[in-house]
Amino acid sequence: MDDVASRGMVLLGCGRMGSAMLKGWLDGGLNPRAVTVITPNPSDWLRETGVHVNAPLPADPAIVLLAVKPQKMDEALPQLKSLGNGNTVFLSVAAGITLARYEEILGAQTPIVRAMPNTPSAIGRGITGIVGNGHATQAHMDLAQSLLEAVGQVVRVADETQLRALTAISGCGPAYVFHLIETMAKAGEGAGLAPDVALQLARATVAGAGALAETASEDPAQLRINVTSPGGVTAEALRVLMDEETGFPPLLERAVAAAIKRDKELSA
Ligand SMILES: NC(=O)C1=CN([C@@H]2O[C@H](COP(=O)(O)OP(=O)(O)OC[C@H]3O[C@@H](n4cnc5c(N)ncnc54)[C@H](OP(=O)(O)O)[C@@H]3O)[C@@H](O)[C@H]2O)C=CC1
Ligand SMILES: O=C(O)[C@@H]1CCC=N1
Repeated sequence: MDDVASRGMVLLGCGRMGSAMLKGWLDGGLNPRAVTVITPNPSDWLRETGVHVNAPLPADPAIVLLAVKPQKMDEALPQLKSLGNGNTVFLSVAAGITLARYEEILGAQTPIVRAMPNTPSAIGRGITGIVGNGHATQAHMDLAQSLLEAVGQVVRVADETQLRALTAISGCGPAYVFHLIETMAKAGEGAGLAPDVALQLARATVAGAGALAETASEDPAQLRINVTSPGGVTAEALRVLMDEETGFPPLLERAVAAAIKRDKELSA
């Protein structure tokens, strides 16, 4: 992090993901004057942080975070080409865009790390997968990891195929869980609960079960069994949800396959 403080950091794009990560770093003590953000419509929050916004680039920043939408990368990235082929590590959170594509735009000698975070990063509870290209040294990977650890856990994956699978699980995963909350609340309403009570129950249940799954010594399967009294109520619900033809297992498999298919399309 001393390197980032002295050489600087650049953020390309500062929407949901970029600002969640920047907030984590600033909260962790990063000097805002070490940060230059390039983004077309800076938010009030961003302007008030004290970072340089749409200012000239530092000559040799330690790191550049790429946090624009994948569809915008071809248009936005070439302006940073002068920082390629050097000792600036490019850390991208964009889904789908491959290390090879970054090398094409920035130069084949550029150190590049692809990362896939998720939105709980905004509260320091994210999980991010990373993979580097051939020019990302151990020191570059360590720098990327320590920056990402400011917003949650980090796992290193072996290659980009693994990152694609990770994207479909933990990158997109918060959306699956939020939809579970929505649908539980809806089902509660359907069963006669007031909408606000149904939502309160669904939200607290998912949050509480998540915290229990994270801290308990038992695995999730055992935690499920702990809820399921023999011959009781949960068993009947699980008979529906765990059905091998129509329950969660085939449904989630289809959802993950659809996410992977789209990730492949974005990298084509
Ligand atoms: N949201 C998520 O859960 C996750 C997202 N990601 C990845 O993070 C990346 C960003 O996603 P997210 O933060 O959700 O998207 P957002 O749209 O919130 O953020 C993208 C930002 O990039 C800005 N931008 C657009 N064009 C340019 C440009 N030419 N130069 C600089 N900045 C530009 C946008 O500005 P404006 O809005 O004004 O156009 C916006 O502020 C994506 O690549 C996505 O794949 C990864 C993991 C999880
Ligand atoms: O939906 C997307 O494409 C991004 C990647 C993972 C989460 N959001």
